[in-house]
Amino acid sequence: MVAKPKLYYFHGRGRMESVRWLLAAAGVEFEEEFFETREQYEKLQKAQTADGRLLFGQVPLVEIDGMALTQTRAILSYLASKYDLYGKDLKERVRIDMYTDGTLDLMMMIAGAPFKPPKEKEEALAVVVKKAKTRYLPVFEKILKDHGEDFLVGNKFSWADVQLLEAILMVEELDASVLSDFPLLKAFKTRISNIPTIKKFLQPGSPRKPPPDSHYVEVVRNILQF
Ligand SMILES: N[C@@H](CCC(=O)N[C@@H](CS)C(=O)NCC(=O)O)C(=O)O
Repeated sequence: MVAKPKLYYFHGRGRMESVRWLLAAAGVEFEEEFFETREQYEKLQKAQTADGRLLFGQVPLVEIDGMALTQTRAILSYLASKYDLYGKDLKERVRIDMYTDGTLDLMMMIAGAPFKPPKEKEEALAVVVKKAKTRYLPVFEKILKDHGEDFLVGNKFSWADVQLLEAILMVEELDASVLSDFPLLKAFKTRISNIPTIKKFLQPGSPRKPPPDSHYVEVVRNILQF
């Protein structure tokens, strides 16, 4: 039996959440080990860094196919290739890269905000919502309008679709009306949410993680010591 991929990270979204989304979209079950204490994290660091597997000493770490993968984008592009969610040729692939780099930038702005002091956090989140409305969502609305297809690239479900839905839902947690001026993205959201693997991931009890709360922020701060 092939071993399930194993994910090592904190018990929250952070940089690992897109990996969870992509595996779930591909219909792949995975295991997770969560760091709750500095000791646990140091133990993994020592074990993995000693044999050179924890490149740069950072997480996310994903064990899959006999490899220890780090660097979020590298992990995601490996999974997208492996599970045929990465376009049919180089030109589709580079479009998927551009779209997913954009949505990852947007999501990282949201993920970083809870670690700021309260006033700065509110300001940062207001900036994110504004950027989502003026920079990111109009681009994706136009892409869907211009080609008139159901999916972002090549008229086929890809990593770009998975990550755009993840980003849309994250921004909606900050402003529920964010899609009001984007009718094609609204339809896109419904369509992608109804793909069976995604639908399952959106159900309660799935490995999808909730927005960060103060406990999560404290655990991460304590482990990473900042
Ligand atoms: N470019 C890396 C950045 C990874 C990163 O900064 N990970 C953080 C946790 S989210 C970490 O391990 N920090 C500890 C450190 O840098 O020593 C990626 O995208 O995976």
